[in-house]
Amino acid sequence: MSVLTATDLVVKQGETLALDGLTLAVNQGEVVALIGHNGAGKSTFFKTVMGLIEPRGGILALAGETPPSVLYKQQVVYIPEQPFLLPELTVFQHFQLYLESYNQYKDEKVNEIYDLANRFEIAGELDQFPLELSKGMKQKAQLIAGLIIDAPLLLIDEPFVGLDVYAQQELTTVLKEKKQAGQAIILTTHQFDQLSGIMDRYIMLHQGKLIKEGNQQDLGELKRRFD
Ligand SMILES: Nc1ncnc2c1ncn2[C@@H]1O[C@H](COP(=O)(O)OP(=O)(O)OP(=O)(O)O)[C@@H](O)[C@H]1O
Repeated sequence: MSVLTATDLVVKQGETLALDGLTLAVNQGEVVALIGHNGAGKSTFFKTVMGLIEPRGGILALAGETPPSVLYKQQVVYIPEQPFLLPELTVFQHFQLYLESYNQYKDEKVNEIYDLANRFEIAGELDQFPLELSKGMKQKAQLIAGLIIDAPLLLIDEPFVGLDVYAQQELTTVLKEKKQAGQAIILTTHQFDQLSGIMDRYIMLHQGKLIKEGNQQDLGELKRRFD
């Protein structure tokens, strides 16, 4: 079943046609890697799906909702590459804030926070403020803030960059669990090794257009092109 459908999306960034008639659909439980060179339109696509940029044309639908409704925004969670943390909130308070903004703050979620914090080895930092954290710890905090949200679609920008090898492996395992639970995941990455076994499909963008799609078997070719 399709979670996200984008039909003929046209998006301008300044004078640039950043998405040029992009059509794609992502199914429940599907993991899609969005790839392409710098400036291809990946971030623009994420921002448009998040409802942060209004398309000039085309149609977006997410789990039956269309933007800009509040219900639409609750169908998608975004984990940016650069952590966006508020200096006045502790790590734990960030998780609370995320959950509250999706109306999902309840007791079992607190257990999930502790579980993920243990798995990503930041359980000891839950009461610390962003300024007290290393770069990797900030990234883990941002990751967990997104991973604790139950939404039909998860968008992640370069999830593996900056994480230690252990955390990269743990993230692959968590994404596998999310996929099995039916969440659709779109991620940008150049670290294709980490996607082995979980990626269903890749979509290659160039100048805002979809120019190529492929599956797990094409990973070898992709690695040669990007490594
Ligand atoms: N705020 C902006 N103002 C004007 N043009 C922009 C803006 N943001 C992006 N663009 C342009 O839109 C196009 C798509 O950019 P986008 O950031 O979506 O690419 P990307 O694939 O995410 O690139 P990268 O891999 O470098 O992050 C590029 O030509 C870029 O120069």
